[in-house]
Formats: sequence, C-alpha cells, structure tokens
Amino acid sequence: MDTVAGKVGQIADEQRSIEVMYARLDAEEAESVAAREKVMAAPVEGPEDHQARDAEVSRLAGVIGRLRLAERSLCFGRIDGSEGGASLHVGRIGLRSESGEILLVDWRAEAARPFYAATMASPLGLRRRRHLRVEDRRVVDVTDEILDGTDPTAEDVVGDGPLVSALSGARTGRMREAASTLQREQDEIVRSEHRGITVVDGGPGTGKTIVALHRAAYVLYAFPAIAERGVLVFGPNRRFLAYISNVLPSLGENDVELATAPDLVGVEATRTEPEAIARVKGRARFAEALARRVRAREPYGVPLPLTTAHGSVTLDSTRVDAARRGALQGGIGHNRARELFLEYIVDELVNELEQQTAKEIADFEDELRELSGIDLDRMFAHRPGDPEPEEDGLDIDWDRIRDDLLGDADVDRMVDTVWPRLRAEDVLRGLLSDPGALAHAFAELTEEDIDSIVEGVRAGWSGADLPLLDEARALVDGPPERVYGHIVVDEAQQLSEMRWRMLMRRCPNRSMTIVGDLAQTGSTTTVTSWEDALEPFVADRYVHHTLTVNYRTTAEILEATRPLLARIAPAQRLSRSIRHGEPPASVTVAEADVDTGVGDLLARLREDHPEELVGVVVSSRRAMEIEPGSLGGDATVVAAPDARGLEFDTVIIVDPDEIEGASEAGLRDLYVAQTRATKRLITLTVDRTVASTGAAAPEG
Ligand SMILES: Nc1ncnc2c1ncn2[C@@H]1O[C@H](COP(=O)(O)OP(=O)(O)OP(=O)(O)O)[C@@H](O)[C@H]1O
Repeated sequence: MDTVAGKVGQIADEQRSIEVMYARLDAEEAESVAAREKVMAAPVEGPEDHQARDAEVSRLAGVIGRLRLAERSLCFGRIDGSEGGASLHVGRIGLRSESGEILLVDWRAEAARPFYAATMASPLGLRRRRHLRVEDRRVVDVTDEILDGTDPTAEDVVGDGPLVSALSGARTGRMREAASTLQREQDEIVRSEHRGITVVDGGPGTGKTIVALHRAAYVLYAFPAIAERGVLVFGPNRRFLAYISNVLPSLGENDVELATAPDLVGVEATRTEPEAIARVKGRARFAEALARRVRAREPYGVPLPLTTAHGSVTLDSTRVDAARRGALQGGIGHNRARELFLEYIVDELVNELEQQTAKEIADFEDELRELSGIDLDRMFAHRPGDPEPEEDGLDIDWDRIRDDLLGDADVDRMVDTVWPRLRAEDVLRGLLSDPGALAHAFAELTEEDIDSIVEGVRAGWSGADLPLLDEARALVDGPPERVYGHIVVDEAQQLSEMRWRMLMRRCPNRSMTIVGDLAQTGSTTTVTSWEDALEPFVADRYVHHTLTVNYRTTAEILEATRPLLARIAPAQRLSRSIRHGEPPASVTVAEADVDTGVGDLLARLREDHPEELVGVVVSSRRAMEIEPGSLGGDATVVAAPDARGLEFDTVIIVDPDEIEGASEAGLRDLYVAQTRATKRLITLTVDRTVASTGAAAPEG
C-alpha cells in the first residue's frame, strides 16, 4: 500500500468536505450580518422598541462573533462507524446544510462523545477515529486510529497521535485549547451530567486547567439555565488569568468572566503582610468576629424611647427584639434590615400613639361625665344614615402620620442609637485595630502579630484583607448583586476558608468545577483537604475525580520530583508521564556569580533552542530585585509562589535553598517550580561557602 499517496488522497477528500463546511459557515455569517443590518435600519419608536432592538443587535453580534471564532480549525475530527456505519465530522460548532443534512457536529454534542470516549478495548461502534489539522481553510494533515481491530486499508492514515504532536510543540506563553485532543478521563469530567460541585485533583500537568476550561464551555452549551446566569472562572492572580485567557475565546465562548479576588471585591491589595498573619486572616473565625461586631450594633434586650411631635412612647425590649428578628430574617444585611426595622418600629409607634389617644379621649369623657354629667357618647351618638365615625372619635389620619414618622429625622436619629447605619470598611478597620477583640478571637496571634495587624490597617488593604472586606460587605449591605450560575475555580488549593466564603457567596446554586492539587498549596491557607474546604457549604455533596496522566512534564523531570513529593504529600502517587526527554541538569555557583550563571545559561539556550520559552523561577526576594525584561524577551522571571499553573519549555530554578527557606510553604513552592517545565529543568544551586566559582557548565 502506498501510504503517501493514500494520505494525499485522504487529504484531498477531506478538503472537499471542509470546503462545504466553510461555504456554509460563510453563508450563516452573511445571513446574520444582513439580519443585523436590517434590525439596525428598522424604525424604532419609544424606549421599549429601542431596548428590544439593542437586545437583538447584541444577540446577533454574539452569533457573528461565534461564527468568526469558529473559522480557525472549524473541523478537527471525524468518526466512522464499523461495517459501513455512519461518518460524522466533529468541530468547533454544529453546522447543517440548507436542506438540513448534518455537515459538522459540535464537539460538545452527545453525537460527538465517541470521538473522545472510544478506545480499542471499547470502540463504541466505531471503526476509525480521524484527526484533521486545518490551517487557513486547508487540510494539512490527517491521522487515523483504527479502533475495532480491523486491518488498515488504503483509506486509513495511521501515524503519530495528534496528542503527542500537540504536547511536543514549543510553548507560546498562552495556554491553547485542546478540544481536538481531550483524553477520555478528561472528557468524562468535561461532559458529566452532574450539575452540582465537581472536584478534580491530580498532580501537576495532569490537565486540571484544561478540564476546568473545557468544562466551562460544556456548561455553557449543555445547561442553558445555568449559562443564562453567567459563568465565572476564578484564578489566583492576573498573570495566571492572562496565561489561560485565550482558551475559552478560541472555543467560541466570549461570555465567560475571568476574575481574581481584587476583581470580585473591586478593591486592589496595596501591601503585603507576613504569611503567618495572612493565614490567620484566612480563618473562618474572622467571619464570626465580624458578625459579632455587626450584631453588637443591633438592639438586643433594650427598650427604645421615642419622642415625637405626636407624643412619646417607650417600646419595651420584647417589642424591639421582635422587630429586630423580623428585620434580620431575610439575611439582607445590617443596613437594609435597618430600613425594615425602622418600618416595624414606626408601626409599633403609631399603634401605641393610637391607643394612647383613644385612652386619653376615654379618660377625658369619663372625667367630664363625673364633673358635669355630660355624656359625650350620647350627645354624638351615631344615627342611622350618618357617616361612620373614626374609631377614636377624632378625625386623625394615622396613615399620614405613619408616613411622616418614617421620614422624620428625629425618629431616624433615635433609631440610630440602637441600630446605626454602618460602613463595611469601618467595621473591618474597627476589628483590625482592636487588639482586645483580636486577642480574644485568635489565641494563636502573638502580641507582635497583633501590633503588626493594627499597624497595617493604616497602610491600606492586603490580599488577605479582601475576602474580609467582602464578608463585612455581605454582613452590612447584604449578599453581592452579581452572582453566577457556575463558577470554575482553578488552583483551588490556594483558597483560604475566607476565600471559599467569598466564592460561595457568588454561587447560590452551588454549581462549580473546582480544580487543584493539595501538594501545591501555598503559604496563606490552612485548608488541607477538600472535605474541610467544602463541608461548611455542601457537607459531602460533591463528586471527586483524580487525573493520573501528566501531559506537561517529561518522565525524566517527573522522576526528579519524586523525593520532594514524598516529603510534602507522602500519600500522593506520582502521575504517569507520556513523554521522554533530557534528564534534569544542575549547576553550582557562588552568590556573586548567580547573575552571570543565569546569563550564560540563557545565552546557551537561546543558541540551542531559539524558539522556546524559558521561565526563571526565583525567590520572591530575588524577583523584586530583577528588572522586568532585563533577561531578554524570551525569558520570564517568576517568583516561586506565583509560578502555580504556568509552564515553560525550559525552567531554570535559581537558588532552591532560598526558595525552600523563604516561606512555610517553601518546599511546596519548590515542587511547583520543578513541575513547570515541558522539556528541560536546570537547577542553579548557590554555594555559600565560596566567594566566587566562575559560571560553571551544567551537569546532567
Ligand atoms: N488533552 C490534552 N490535549 C492537549 N494538551 C493537553 C491535554 N491535557 C493537558 N494538556 C496540556 O498539558 C499541559 C498541562 O495541563 P494543565 O495546565 O491543564 O495541567 P494542570 O493539572 O492544571 O497543572 P498544574 O497543577 O501544574 O496547574 C498544558 O500545556 C496543557 O495544554
């Protein structure tokens, strides 16, 4: 069999098929553009018409955007059934011909499932799975897997798997989507029908982020009611979000929000603080301490004296407590509950005034009868045909009085004495500058820690303050207005208890995809298991998957991380790598020679591998000293604690001892650094016993 001729023929065949698809794509785009122009040209009258037109224009813009995004690699696969069974092309979106015949199936559609799920052991009725590589609307490559054990024919192109080619290519600094090569264990999670919480863990490079982002695209496609409320992807920092930012748009999904904590809270962190303090600030006990402070500004067991132009009343504590309970019932926050409380209080006040007035009139009548014998009741007795008299016998408009009292500045001031309006920032600042309250709630804080917290309040907000501010806002002003139908949390092992609360507050229906690796946990959280993280919100109502295959790191580099993994997470098994490469190398230099050492390594890498990306992972201290861009455009300097989630072709770890010693999570930071490389890992160790070594060559 002439395999080259076979492949050329197959490419030509596929080219004919995809030309039909592109013609249909272009036609659909042209139809949508024409429809949009027509809507925009149509006359509109009144604001409702305007609104409807804007909504239609924006819907059509969405459709056009999605069609345009689908252009690049519109179709990437094909499945053929056994024994002459049907063939289907699989791609970015679904397309039908004008007569309704299926041209292309969306990768997320049920019909596309066998493309991902079929194996030789379980071919699901398929004979062949084909991958197509399309560039600029031209089919440039075709590779086939025969799944049902039949012999390849001249129409089959069996070769290197597309996964291996995808993984072996040089990195670009941005994560790429992987809809065409999603693996079975990944696809099962992406396509799961479970709408609640799904936790996905697994070692570094097992595709957790890939799964999380493709899951977001699947949720948008398959669960419209959830999609309508919006999907959020939450990540640990902006660098990470920039790294993953292209994936969803290239899957045709532009409506997913990407956010870090400052984006959600709308406040930037402007200072760092010792990690021991940040850890304590992450404890859920802080939420209790804040709640106590807010509750202390609401009336418990106190009477409320009220003096008004219509009379004076003291509401006893039972009535004030009942009003407080009623107002707080809906969990709408202190300030909004205060408005309800004011209404309850004014109702009580008006009732009381009404009764007082009725009693005063009755007393006056009794007195008059006793003194003068005049019986007012008989004098003004109600005769048939007369209008109904007011109950108290006087023409008092109590509804108007009620309205007056609701807007009365004096009443408001009196209510303020038991239920003042608050500002969330002040509540948090109040707690953070109250040494007594801090010491009472957090026995683990030393006096020095407390001084540092109190001192820090004046200097602005830290990263760990943001979830506290969010909590204070929920207590004071009620839950956030912007909530989501589904939240994807990446690097979830980084979340403190307070950060979990911040996210859960934004996902009332608890539909989430949570991915992370507890062996990579950083220094600012005390959460050590998914059970502990989720128990307060959903008890054990979540499903858990573990990914086992490493798609990033070569087997040689992965093996080198084994001793560190055994120290930081003895129960975790090393994942399985599917690629081989160079063994890790190491260099030792004196402190004075670190810069030259790094410079030499970079020069050599540039010469040998000019297309590739290099990550230089250093301690946070060193990262601050290195000018951005000073190492050249192809090398990125990353502080070890910020390297989570990123990847580079080559990683140079500078001074591992310093990274290890810099933080309580130093060993885990070092493990993260070791697992960032797709091809080469070089460790530059610093020998502190010598003044200068001269830069040395790497040793294998
Ligand atoms: N099915 C796949 N097809 C192509 N590439 C894949 C696939 N799965 C994973 N990868 C690639 O493998 C690398 C690691 O994936 P990813 O970053 O999702 O892993 P991770 O488990 O989130 O890692 P970490 O724990 O280090 O953050 C990425 O380059 C990703 O694009």
